[in-house]
Formats: sequence, structure tokens, C-alpha cells
Amino acid sequence: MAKRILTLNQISVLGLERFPRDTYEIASEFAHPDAILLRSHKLQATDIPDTVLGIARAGAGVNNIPVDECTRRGIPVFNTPGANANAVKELVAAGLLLGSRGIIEGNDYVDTLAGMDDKAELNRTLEAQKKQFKGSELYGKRLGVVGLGAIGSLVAEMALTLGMEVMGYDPALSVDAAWRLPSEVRKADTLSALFSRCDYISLHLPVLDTTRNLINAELFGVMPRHACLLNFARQEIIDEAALVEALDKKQLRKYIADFPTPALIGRKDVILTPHIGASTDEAEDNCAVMAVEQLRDFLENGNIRNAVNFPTLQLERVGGCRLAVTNTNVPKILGSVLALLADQNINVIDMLNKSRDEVAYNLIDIDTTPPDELLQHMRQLDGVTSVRLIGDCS
Ligand SMILES: NC(=O)c1ccc[n+]([C@@H]2O[C@H](COP(=O)([O-])OP(=O)(O)OC[C@H]3O[C@@H](n4cnc5c(N)ncnc54)[C@H](O)[C@@H]3O)[C@@H](O)[C@H]2O)c1
Ligand SMILES: O=C(O)[C@H](O)COP(=O)(O)O
Repeated sequence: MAKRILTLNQISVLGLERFPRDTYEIASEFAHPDAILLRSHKLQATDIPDTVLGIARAGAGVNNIPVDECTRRGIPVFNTPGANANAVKELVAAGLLLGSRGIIEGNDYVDTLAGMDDKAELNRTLEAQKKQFKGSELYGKRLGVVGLGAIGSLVAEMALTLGMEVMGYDPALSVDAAWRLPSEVRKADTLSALFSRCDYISLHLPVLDTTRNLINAELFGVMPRHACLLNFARQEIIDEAALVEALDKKQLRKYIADFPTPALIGRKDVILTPHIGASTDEAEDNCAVMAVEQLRDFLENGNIRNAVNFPTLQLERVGGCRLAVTNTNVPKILGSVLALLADQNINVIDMLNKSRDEVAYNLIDIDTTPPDELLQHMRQLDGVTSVRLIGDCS
């Protein structure tokens, strides 16, 4: 039977074309989907039917998905790290330029001159008024980057090429991300040190319980008054009431962000875009292709790449059929699973098991198709969250 993929946002055709038409059905409405593919659609736990085996987010942030509930139900949630990083970096470059030069104000002013048909008079007026729109250069200024992952590291690199100094803060920096970082990036030991010493600050960290409202009144209090804050990460990272108060008190010069809210729209000291950080042809294609490839590998082989709640695990197929078993990460459960197979004289050809936090995941290749009763028995074992048979041994 064809696998059913429920799409909850518009996904690039280049990605969707990677699902073979004879083995997959794709639709934006399905009562019993095998998997969900989405972007920023806010997914409620109650919207995830019991038939769902995996969820793929074509993008970076997974704060629109009830990840804890998925983990509890044994559903891996995939994202596409880095696939839209260049798109965000380029928008941040635009944000830095808009924050340093009177581009928007100058354009708005020029629009007021529509109807002035005398070119000489127009020119005289422009030359007399342009001093209002003077800016300053990015060259030599200091950028603070909070979060030095896929996007933050590209932003740091881009700022260095503009001749800026770069300071970074990331208490959870991975070894791979540290290798990607240009050596010129200086480390800030605290957020406060970074906020107090930078002319521009750009946020590139996820929303987590630990980062919600992280940017608060205390940090606004130490910012230089000429500084600009750029937020192309998520609105929830900023304490909005504290931001509005800081803008009112002129504790920062400008706030440039991808997340409009009623309190921010229309302010002269705020520049807002409608969450378009990843909205380029290239990023949409990259994210969709990566999400689809990962989802297919999981549905067809049980392999896990770039899940935010499951361990990374890939086992080459050597024939036979495969069991994908998820259990809570405590001793003896795998032993019970293997004992059930042994009781039925089912031989294990190959096996891999890994754990991440409270989740353990196992791929077990076997030489005989197990009877349904055995699978049911396995699902009822204490601590087993899900059991899936992939392929057919006959
Ligand atoms: N505007 C957009 O359209 C858009 C597009 C892509 C991503 N995003 C947002 O940007 C975020 C980052 O994306 P990414 O691809 O760089 O992710 P990433 O996982 O590669 O990098 C995130 C980095 O943040 C760091 N971090 C975690 N907690 C931190 C903390 N308390 N302080 C400082 N750093 C911390 C992590 O260690 C990691 O290095 C996403 O989670 C998403 O919310 C927005
Ligand atoms: O986290 C992300 O990848 C971005 O916020 C992009 O969201 P989008 O896919 O809805 O544009």
C-alpha cells in the first residue's frame, strides 16, 4: 500500500517530486497519514493521528511542533539544519545595511516628492534634504552574534567580510559548529558582556524553555544607546514588554526583526519583515529536498538523520526484513525484545541500537517475517514505545 504524506504547508515541488508516485500519496488532507511534512504550521498534539510514524519540518525551528508529545509517542521529528542558513544570512546582511543607512527613511521621503516634475528643482530639493538621511558605516563596527550554529556562523563570516569585528556567545556550541567558526570571532563569556560591547547584535538561537524571554530589561539596560538589535530567530526569545520600554526610553536605536507583533508595527525605530528569512527559491528547495530524503529513509529503512528528539542511526540493508523498535532508555528492554525473537527461532542478521536522552532506538534485521502476534506481544512489553516491521522477508 502506498505511504500517505500529509503536507500542512506549501512545500517546494522539487522536494515533493522526490516521493516516487507509485509508492507515495501526497495530500493536504488525509485521515490516516503515515507521516506529516510541514513548515511553520502550528501543529497541536491532538492533530497528530495515531497512524503517524514521523514528522518532517522543512526548516530549522521546531517550536511549532509538540516535540515532547511526539517523543512520548515514539515519533521522530526531523528538521533540516543549515538548509536555509544562507537565505537568513543574506536577510541579516540587508538588516545590517537598513540599520546603518537611511535607506527606508530616504525612500519614504523621495516618495513624498512624487509629482515634482521639474528635474532641476527635484535635484535641488534632494541635495538640500539628504543630510537628514545620513548613516554610518558597518566597517569597523562590532557585531555580537548570539547562537553560533548554522546561521550564526554564516552571519559571523559575512560580517567579517564587511570589515566588522565579531563577538559571539553560545554556551551550547557543538564541536562541529566550533570548527566552522572563523578564528577571528571573539568569545563573549556572558550575554551581558556581549550586549554591553556591541554596536549591532544579531540573534540566531532556537526558542527553548531556557531561551524564552532571554533578552530582557537587564540586557537592554547595558546596551549602548546607538546599538541595533536584529532578531531573525524567533520573537519569543525577546521579552516584548521590556523591548518596547527600552525603545521608548531610547536604550537602543533600532530593532530589526522578522516577527511583526501589534506592539511593534508602525514604530519608526523598528523595521519588520513578515517572517521571510527562509523564503527564497533556493532555501525552500533545499529544505524540502532534505526533509523528503530524510523522511523517505526513515519510512523505507528506519534510518534516522537530523531528528531533534531521536538518536542518529543508520544501518545498511543487507536483505531480510527489519524491525524498528523504540523504547525508553532503561536496561533490559532490548533483551526482552531479542528474547521474543529467539523464542520464535527468528535469527538476527544485523542490529544497531542507540540512545538519546530518554529515547532508545533499535534497528534489528531478521531473516524471517515475524507473525503479527509476536509484534503485538513486543508492543506490549514494558518500556516499548513503538514497533514497526519494515519490508517482508519472504
Ligand atoms: N527567520 C527565519 O525565517 C528563520 C529561518 C531559519 C531559522 N530561524 C531560527 O533561527 C534559529 C537558529 O537556526 P540555526 O539553523 O542556526 O540552528 P542551529 O541549531 O544550527 O544553531 C542554533 C545555535 O544556538 C545555540 N544556542 C542554544 N541555546 C543558546 C543560548 N541560550 N544562548 C546562545 N546560543 C544558544 C546552539 O548551541 C546552536 O549553536 C532556529 O531555531 C529558528 O528559530 C529563523
Ligand atoms: O525555522 C525556520 O526554518 C524558519 O523560521 C522558516 O520558517 P518557514 O519555513 O515557515 O519559512
